[in-house]
Amino acid sequence: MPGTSFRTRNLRKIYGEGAAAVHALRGVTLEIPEGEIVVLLGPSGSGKSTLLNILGGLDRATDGEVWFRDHDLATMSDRELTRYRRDHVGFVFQFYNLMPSLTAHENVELVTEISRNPMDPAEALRLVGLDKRADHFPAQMSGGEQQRVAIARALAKQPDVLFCDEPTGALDSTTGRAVLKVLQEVNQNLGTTIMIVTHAAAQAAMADRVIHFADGGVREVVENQSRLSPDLIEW
Ligand SMILES: Nc1ncnc2c1ncn2[C@@H]1O[C@H](COP(=O)(O)OP(=O)(O)OP(=O)(O)O)[C@@H](O)[C@H]1O
Repeated sequence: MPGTSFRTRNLRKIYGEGAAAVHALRGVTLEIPEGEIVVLLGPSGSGKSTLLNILGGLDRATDGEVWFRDHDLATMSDRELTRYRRDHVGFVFQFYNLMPSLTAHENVELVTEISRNPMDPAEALRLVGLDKRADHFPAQMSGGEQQRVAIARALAKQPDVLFCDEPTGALDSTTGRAVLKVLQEVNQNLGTTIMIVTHAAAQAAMADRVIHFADGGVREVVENQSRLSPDLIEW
């Protein structure tokens, strides 16, 4: 039996105060097993990114419990939260945020220099199929290739969990499929737990677990009996 990666109980997040307060999470209770691909779907503003940011230690909840394995994220000091982020999680965002003046290899290396147990940057680029592009600069690469460099950068510190917030949001569907394929291979070959926020509902077919969000809460969790290869997904 796989262990539990994340557990939340009655998680709440309120941005701002008084009349201007925004209730982004209204009591989220969830369990995410280790090693799964989890897709989060839901309307704009329903709280998906807020949840991802709290699980990833980028933000704190207002109230409720949030655990990564046996680490209580809610009571961690800022220093401990920084260490948690550094040692356990990787992020991939819609826009790749690569350093334009550095090559693909150097962009990945930047992270490995500050990691506890890094992968060789060349190996990380090989995993995303870009070993031949290591010396190219971001401007010399397509959007999909740049996103794969961003995935290599996130992977290079060997995270237990990869958080992907709209990883295909800026890509056409063919290129997006190649990016999702890389994520699926990472999950299969390295056992990394992967959480993907997306607006493309069809992408749910590649997941083990699909979390439907609405109005700051979980409306439904669906466990897929089988996962589809991203090659077969249309959006
Ligand atoms: N830093 C912030 N300050 C104030 N309000 C915020 C902040 N971040 C998010 N919100 C609000 O919290 C709610 C949830 O936002 P969140 O970004 O989590 O939703 P989402 O489901 O990820 O949306 P999208 O699909 O558009 O990215 C929204 O009403 C949003 O406006």
